[in-house]
Amino acid sequence: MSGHGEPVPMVARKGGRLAGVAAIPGDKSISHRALILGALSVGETRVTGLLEGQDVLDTAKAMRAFGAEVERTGEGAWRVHGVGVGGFAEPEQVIDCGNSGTGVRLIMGAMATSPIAATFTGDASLNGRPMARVTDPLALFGARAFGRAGGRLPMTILGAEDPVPVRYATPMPSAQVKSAVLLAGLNAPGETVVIEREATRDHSERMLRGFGAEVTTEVTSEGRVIVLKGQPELRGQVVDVPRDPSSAAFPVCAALIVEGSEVLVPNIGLNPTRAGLYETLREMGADLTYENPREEGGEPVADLRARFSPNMKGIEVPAERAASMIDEYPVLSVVAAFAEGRTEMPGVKELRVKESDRIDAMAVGLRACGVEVDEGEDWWAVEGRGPAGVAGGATVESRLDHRIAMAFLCLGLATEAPVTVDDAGPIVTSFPIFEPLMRDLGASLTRAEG
Ligand SMILES: O=C(O)C1=C[C@@H](OP(=O)(O)O)[C@@H](O)[C@H](O)C1
Ligand SMILES: C=C(OP(=O)(O)O)C(=O)O
Repeated sequence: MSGHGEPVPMVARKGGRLAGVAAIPGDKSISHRALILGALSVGETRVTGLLEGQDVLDTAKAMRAFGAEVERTGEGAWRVHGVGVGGFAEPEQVIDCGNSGTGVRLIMGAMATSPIAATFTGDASLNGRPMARVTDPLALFGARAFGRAGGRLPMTILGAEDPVPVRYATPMPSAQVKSAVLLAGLNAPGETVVIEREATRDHSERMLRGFGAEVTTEVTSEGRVIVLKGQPELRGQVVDVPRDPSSAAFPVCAALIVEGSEVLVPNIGLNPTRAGLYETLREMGADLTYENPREEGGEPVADLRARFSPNMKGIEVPAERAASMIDEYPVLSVVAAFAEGRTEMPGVKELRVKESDRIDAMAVGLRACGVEVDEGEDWWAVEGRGPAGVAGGATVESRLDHRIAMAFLCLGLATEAPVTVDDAGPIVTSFPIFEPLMRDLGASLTRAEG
């Protein structure tokens, strides 16, 4: 959906401190999975706290197209009546996943072992992203993919008539690839095995277990070996979606760089496969505390309190931490610009195939704002300006990428001159209330003339 409308230029400027409590919407990764597993279950799934961002709304629409009943019953409250494993109907229309890599890749997995065809498309960003990473393993189940050159959308998947189980080692750290294989494995007989060298977010494994599938994870010398027993009967569940740590990153990071700020962000999931940013910020010397740490729905949760931190230092972010903070590098690079010394970010090749090439998008925009950035194919580094501060004063491109838009809007709250983002429209994909939430904290965000 994003990118289909008129651009929404937005200006961020230095104002007063940021202060208050930020109620973050539901986790995007968990929201997609709740709808998809609800659709693959027998009976009713009730979801509360669902992220009502465009990415997730596109997945809800897709689940209807495959035959599930999906209904909104209140704010963040949804009801899914599933068709059961193997029960997907053939969609009558093209499935438009908008801007969402997670949506399209997980849904391709979920339908690839049913004897149906489906054609997928997306916006200009999604149609430029690589799909062979999922269609290669799905071919092992017996599914066939017909897309554009380079394995791009639009693409038709012909599901396997007679699926076989698969053993697959993911060639890149990707929860989307892992999840596509596990979802395909649901309708294959026998055991489907995914091996990942580095741990990626484990929401699919956790939720599959919650819906009644047998899924085991063992750490071996090969890495994490995840085994799913095929053809389970999944049963509808009650899912309370935790708040999204990737969205929380924006008010937290803004508070660290805007003078005098103190922001409380309650109830944030700190699943270790997602919390790498917060560990990194603390290592940089951020005044960031975890209050009231507890367990909720089997996940570690805490309230985050972030205060203005003028004495942060650049660090080398361990490459093995990359998967646990992969979506947070854009906003980390903004914080790094205000720290003293260089922040090195190795092992992040995956950033080049997100909604945009995030290393390039951030490097170009940061340089325009007076920050030095070095980059290689799978690493980048930001020279922090420390007490010298960051000039700003540029118009930067968001490139159909919500995280780039939000990262630069946070930057502009602390630069000497305002920062303009050419199109803040994509923010609706993951954080539809970003603008009012940041304004309530005191941020000066204004819509500019196009
Ligand atoms: O599985 C998921 O929900 C996601 C996995 C990550 O992508 P990759 O699996 O491509 O790394 C992440 O960037 C994306 O925002 C959400
Ligand atoms: C990479 C992201 O999402 P997706 O891959 O689902 O488009 C993101 O939200 O930062």
